[in-house]
Amino acid sequence: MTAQILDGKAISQDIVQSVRAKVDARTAAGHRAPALAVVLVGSDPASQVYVGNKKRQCENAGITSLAYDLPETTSEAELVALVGKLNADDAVDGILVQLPLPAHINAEKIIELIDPVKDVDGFHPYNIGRLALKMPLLRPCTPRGVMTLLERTGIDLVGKDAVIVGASNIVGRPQALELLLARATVTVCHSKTKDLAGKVHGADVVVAGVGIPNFVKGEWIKPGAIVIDVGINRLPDGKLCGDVEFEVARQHASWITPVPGGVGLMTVATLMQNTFDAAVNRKP
Ligand SMILES: Nc1nc2c(c(=O)[nH]1)N[C@@H](CN(C=O)c1ccc(C(=O)N[C@@H](CCC(=O)O)C(=O)O)cc1)CN2
Repeated sequence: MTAQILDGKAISQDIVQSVRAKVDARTAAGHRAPALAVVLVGSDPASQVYVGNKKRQCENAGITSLAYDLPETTSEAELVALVGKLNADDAVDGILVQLPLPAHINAEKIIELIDPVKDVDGFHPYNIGRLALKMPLLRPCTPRGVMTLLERTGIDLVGKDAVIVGASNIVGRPQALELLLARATVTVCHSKTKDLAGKVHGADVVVAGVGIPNFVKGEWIKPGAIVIDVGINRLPDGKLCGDVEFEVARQHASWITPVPGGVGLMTVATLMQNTFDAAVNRKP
């Protein structure tokens, strides 16, 4: 079996186009365009690429992006003040603080200060809590984007065994909540998990998000499984690779995401959906 490719590029373009249509209809009805504040502290090269992609997709979606490019030396107090200002600004619908932040800034503290109705990353404890309670408001972008990809396979997730490799706050934990909401049976694996290979081999759906190149071996994949690779690892030669051994895994899986061109692009497209949703929630 050779897997079908879950094409994040094509699917993310569809999503951004559908957001664009909704934005156009909303502006035709007299609303202003949704506005997203994009906060980047420092000059981490990967973050600069991701933020650049977010600003570009805002343009495609008809969303106004407001750039706050701050120096590495920005103090925590200065960032706290900026978030407070953006919370209070009625012309801002969504606030995105790109992670990671420099080490001298407490990221959890900053996330908790964002008004939950403007938290388009869905990272605030209020939004994670709502997701856990089956009443989501703004859902974390990567896990929501993964659910969109899974929907595109047409495979019903109810009762499926899903294994998530990695338990981060951005990916693994909210992904478990999303899959649970879809009524899959969810196992979250982490650094202390025993028999990882066996657990992955039992899975109908595998979501890998550990940030280690080729960590999930292709031979572990059960024939016919769906494989979603959230990892984006930059190799010494500058090329990107995922957390899954792609070439071997694709011989076993029914569907698989590539890296690049998979989940990363969906994260950005989903941010557009969340920003539109935040604007509508704030001003129906
Ligand atoms: N505030 C946030 N910070 C971070 C998030 C997040 O959701 N919110 N997630 C990750 C990074 N991320 C989003 O910002 C992200 C990752 C990947 C891409 C992307 O466009 N990937 C492309 C390849 C891009 C490249 O050439 O490097 C792809 O996979 O094809 C966009 C956003 C951590 N921080």
